[in-house]
Amino acid sequence: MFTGLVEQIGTVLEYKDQDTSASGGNGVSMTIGDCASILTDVHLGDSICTNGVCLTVTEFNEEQTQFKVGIAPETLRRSNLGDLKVDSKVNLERAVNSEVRMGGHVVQGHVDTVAEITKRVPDGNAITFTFQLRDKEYMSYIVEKGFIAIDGTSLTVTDVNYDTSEFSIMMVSYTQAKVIMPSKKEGATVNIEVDLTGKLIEKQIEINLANQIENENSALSKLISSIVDKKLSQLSK
Ligand SMILES: Cc1cc2nc3c(=O)[nH]c(=O)nc-3n(C[C@H](O)[C@H](O)[C@H](O)CO)c2cc1C
Ligand SMILES: Nc1c(NC[C@H](O)[C@H](O)[C@H](O)CO)[nH]c(=O)[nH]c1=O
Repeated sequence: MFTGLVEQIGTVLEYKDQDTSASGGNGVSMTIGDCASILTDVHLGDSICTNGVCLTVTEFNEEQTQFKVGIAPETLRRSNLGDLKVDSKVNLERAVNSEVRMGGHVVQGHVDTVAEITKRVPDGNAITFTFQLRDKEYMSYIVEKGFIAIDGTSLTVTDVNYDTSEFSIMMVSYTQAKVIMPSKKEGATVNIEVDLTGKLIEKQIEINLANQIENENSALSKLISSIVDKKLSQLSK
């Protein structure tokens, strides 16, 4: 679990499409450097949120300045990690420990989909970014003033347009200096994780409604019966 407060911007040192070493797992792997500050207490198997994607450390060097991760096919389908190249910058955050303040929101590191930057407009010392989702169905979990993780950065949604599947955020100057988004232009893509709360509520309502319809003594079944009875008695008059 993460907070969406990016700790460090790292640099991709190596990107291999087929890494046959033990730490590469015979698949895609990536080595990230410029991140000694977050590797002081690193262990193999640790989770590091990289541009919003929870990844597992499979190797790190003795000096603890760089780490390697494997990238699974599902991750490549869901996120834009496949577009990274040597020298690409990435947002990094270690998993939370018991001493972390929850300054952002609960970020799982499970990217849902990608979005394209459709507008980037300066607003005083802030920048307003507007995005369009690739998979429109995730719009139902995006609400004004709600949380969203974009490339792993916890941000507040400032505007939503359900007709065009677009939403906006405002980035203050402090954040601009700490994350990679200001370096991205219109047309570039970002990784999106919608807030888990909306998904959980939707699923609970779905399960509850299905259970109530199955049970003829439930409040919902009784309500439907009483409406149908009323209509039938009106029609029979
Ligand atoms: C604890 C944890 C560790 C993960 N480690 C990896 C990993 O090393 N490589 C990977 O491709 N996906 C990994 N994933 C899945 C990855 O975050 C997910 O496929 C993307 O976020 C897309 O939803 C991990 C997920 C969790 C929860
Ligand atoms: N919620 C917003 C933030 N939050 C802070 C950033 O998440 C943080 O500065 C960054 O992750 C670096 O640690 N910042 C904004 O600019 N706008 C928001 O709505």
